[in-house]
Amino acid sequence: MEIDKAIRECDDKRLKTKYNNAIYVIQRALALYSIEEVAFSFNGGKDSTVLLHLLRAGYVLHKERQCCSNGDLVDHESIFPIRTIYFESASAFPEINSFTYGTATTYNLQLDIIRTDFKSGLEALLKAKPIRAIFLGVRIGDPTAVGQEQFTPSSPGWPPFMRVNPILDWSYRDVWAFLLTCKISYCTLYDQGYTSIGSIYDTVPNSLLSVSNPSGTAEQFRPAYLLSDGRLERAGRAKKISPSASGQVSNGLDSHQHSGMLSASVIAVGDEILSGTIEDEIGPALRRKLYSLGWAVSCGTVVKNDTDSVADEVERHKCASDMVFLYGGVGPLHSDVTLAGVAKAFGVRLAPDEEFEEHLRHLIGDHCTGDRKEMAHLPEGITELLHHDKLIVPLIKCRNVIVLAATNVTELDKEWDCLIELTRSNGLLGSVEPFVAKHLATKLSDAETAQPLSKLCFEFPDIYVGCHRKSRYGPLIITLKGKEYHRVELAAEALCSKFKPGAFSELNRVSP
Ligand SMILES: Cc1cc2nc3c(=O)[nH]c(=O)nc-3n(C[C@H](O)[C@H](O)[C@H](O)COP(=O)(O)O)c2cc1C
Ligand SMILES: Nc1ncnc2c1ncn2[C@@H]1O[C@H](COP(=O)(O)OP(=O)(O)OP(=O)(O)O)[C@@H](O)[C@H]1O
Ligand SMILES: [Mg+2]
Repeated sequence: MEIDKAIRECDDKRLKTKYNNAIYVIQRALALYSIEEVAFSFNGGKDSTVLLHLLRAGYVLHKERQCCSNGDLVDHESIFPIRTIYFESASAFPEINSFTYGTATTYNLQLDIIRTDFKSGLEALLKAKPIRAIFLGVRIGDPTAVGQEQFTPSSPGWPPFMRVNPILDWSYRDVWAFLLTCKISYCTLYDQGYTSIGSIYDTVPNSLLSVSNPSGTAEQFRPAYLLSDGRLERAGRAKKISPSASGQVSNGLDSHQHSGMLSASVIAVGDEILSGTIEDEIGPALRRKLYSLGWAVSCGTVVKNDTDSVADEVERHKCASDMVFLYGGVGPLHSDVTLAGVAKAFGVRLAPDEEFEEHLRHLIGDHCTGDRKEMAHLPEGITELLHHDKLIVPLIKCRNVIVLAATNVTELDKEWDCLIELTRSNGLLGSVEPFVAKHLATKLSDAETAQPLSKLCFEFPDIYVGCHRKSRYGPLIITLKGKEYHRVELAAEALCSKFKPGAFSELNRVSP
């Protein structure tokens, strides 16, 4: 097999290791699933081109193993038997389409062309075929790789299949070393300065490969394999980050501050909290702290220790709230996926951070090497470490998301105090007017109070009117909350004037 031979004969040790590991993953998959149960997701890009040739080599090696044990001869000329799927889109580059179709002909690929979106296309495919595992050319630097392993089940909400990522740990340099060493032909766009290819609408040649040209001639680009820093392979891809998340505002706050109202979301990560095995004390304490600062807390949720669940929740709140607080799921354990979820929500990868690792060494000690290193991976390009003398490990801030390491209220108090001190200088937790509130208790029935309370909401749109009971037959407690004391007083008077004198009693005086 020409690929296997080229690698064995080359003297690039790193490439040999990467190749062997990828072949191992492919062979594991081919041992676990029958050939009808696997598929290869091919799109003519450089990563999937690498994967195609690894699969060709891996399949032959797998067959050789099988035939050896049966005493049969291997038929090297047989067609590539792994079902190949291509999601063709109207916005694909014509060069990508022609390369994909040309390659399918050259290597006798059984190409299934799907013209719907990924999810519904896969749903239909899995209904029609017995596919259980799909090979993908996803690499650790891709935004979609966050939280993935070499074998990762499809995400919740997707049809069920195993994602098999044989080149997950390959770098940009490894990809090009493989393509060039094995003299594999690739899509012509890579010779014109394209380094990662999406759609015609979001992809241009990588400006880092631009060659200075005499005026008047079209801009020229060097080939993709000459890009020296592979971390910049996506520099030619338009970023799909929402405007508020990509804003330059370093403290992460948006225009709500001008209206005097800032809102925060508080997200706990923990299966044990969800199942009720442990009681969440941090969430209520944190929400009280935010409230006492004058922040509106728009949500307090609990999610599973699962990268996609964290990512979905952060994604939902990072634009809707001025600040998002996360706690739980931070550490070296398998269930500590909070930072991976944050990275995924922002479409960046987790990358090693030496500075953070140094802090962890103080905290955990040198004996915990492997996991400590894992823990020192932070969302790349969006992480700021907030240092304070009193904290052994700095707080982690990713744009407007703050990840707290606290595991109990005492630790939260300490982290919070440090955060407040730090924010005095940079305005991170933007100072807003604190809330003032009045609590009125009444024995009136819900039917008697319902309409006047609705009317009060219209009359005082700046005042929050809340109701709760401590027991079904106990008094109804009405909370009037706002930013201006005299408006809260006026709302209370207006409410009392709608009923007989003495219908309400004040529970306590104005509280912050
Ligand atoms: C075969 C296949 C399986 C996929 N499985 C998942 C999945 O389980 N979960 C997920 O969030 N995205 C999945 N995706 C979508 C990719 O993560 C990613 O969104 C896609 O490659 C598009 O990238 P783009 O938006 O940069 O074009 C899958 C895509 C393909 C082709
Ligand atoms: N339209 C598609 N059809 C089939 N598979 C796809 C499609 N888009 C993405 N994939 C799968 O997802 C993988 C990752 O896509 P990605 O765009 O990161 O890599 P690539 O296209 O192979 O290379 P490049 O980064 O240069 O664009 C692909 O290798 C392929 O397995
Ligand atoms: Mg691509």
